[in-house]
Amino acid sequence: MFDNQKIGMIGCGKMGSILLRGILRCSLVPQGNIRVADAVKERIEEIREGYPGVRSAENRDLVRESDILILAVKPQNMPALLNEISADVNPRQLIISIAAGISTKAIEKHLAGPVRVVRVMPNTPALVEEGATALAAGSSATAEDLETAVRIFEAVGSTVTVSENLMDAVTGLSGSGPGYVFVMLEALADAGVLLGLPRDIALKLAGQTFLGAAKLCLQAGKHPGELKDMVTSPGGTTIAGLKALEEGRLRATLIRAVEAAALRSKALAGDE
Ligand SMILES: NC(=O)C1=CN([C@@H]2O[C@H](COP(=O)(O)OP(=O)(O)OC[C@H]3O[C@@H](n4cnc5c(N)ncnc54)[C@H](OP(=O)(O)O)[C@@H]3O)[C@@H](O)[C@H]2O)C=CC1
Ligand SMILES: O=C(O)[C@@H]1CCC=N1
Repeated sequence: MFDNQKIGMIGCGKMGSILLRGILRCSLVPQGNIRVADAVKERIEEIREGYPGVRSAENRDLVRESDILILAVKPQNMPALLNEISADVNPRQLIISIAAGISTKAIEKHLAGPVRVVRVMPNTPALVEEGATALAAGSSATAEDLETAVRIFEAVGSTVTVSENLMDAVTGLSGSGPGYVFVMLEALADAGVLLGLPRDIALKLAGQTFLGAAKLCLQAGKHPGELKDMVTSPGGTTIAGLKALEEGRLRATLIRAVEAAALRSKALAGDE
């Protein structure tokens, strides 16, 4: 599907470089078929050192040379970038945007003429091939475009396709979610340290507990409440811990966190 396709990526920061690594690790295309551009020259140098076959180009040249164009700059930089490249895009290209909050409609509006856009929300565990990615097709994207984008993001984890009005919710949950999990992980490790565990052992136990519980939930196909009950002996230790979590309103706090991030995603659209 990808062999003769040229992929161009504008914005090779945290998320763009993770994605690039995944594309190359899976050999979706040879290095020579990839062009990268970034406002920060050091980022390009780092990529060229790691992947000598990957070529760099200026934004507009890169756009003209790409069959698949991945836009991975911050949402606040998207309007200026879209204006810069609008004369160079063409309807034969697939444009993939990973920018939080920026709708396919806004991208279509900035780029003159009909353009095939797929909006995507990945997350950073893509670095270890455990990403969670949601994709939504714009008005001119074909089923094959969506399939192409899914193939790219399957290289770095699992994918779901959603209708675009759900992308803010996705952004608040899985896009931003690793941030919440890292805070919880750090807090669990801190608790272990408070109780006398060495930091490295506390972090290993906390991390593996998250990993194992998440895997159990996804693979067992059981409701998390049922799995929670399996851990919780009457009059035992877990129910004492759970009572403290309820007193600290952990559930309400997590729900509020996802809601706040989704609202921020919506607000970024207003910044367009
Ligand atoms: N980080 C994450 O966990 C996730 C991020 N995203 C989305 O991915 C996108 C990128 O995020 P992230 O990787 O964290 O951001 P970064 O700031 O790490 O990377 C973006 C890079 O793009 C460069 N850039 C900005 N404007 C241009 C331009 N016009 N031409 C070329 N390069 C440009 C930036 O340079 P400079 O620093 O000078 O601006 C920077 O090097 C965002 O839209 C974000 O919403 C999506 C899911 C998860
Ligand atoms: O914090 C952000 O805006 C980006 C988008 C989703 C995750 N990180």
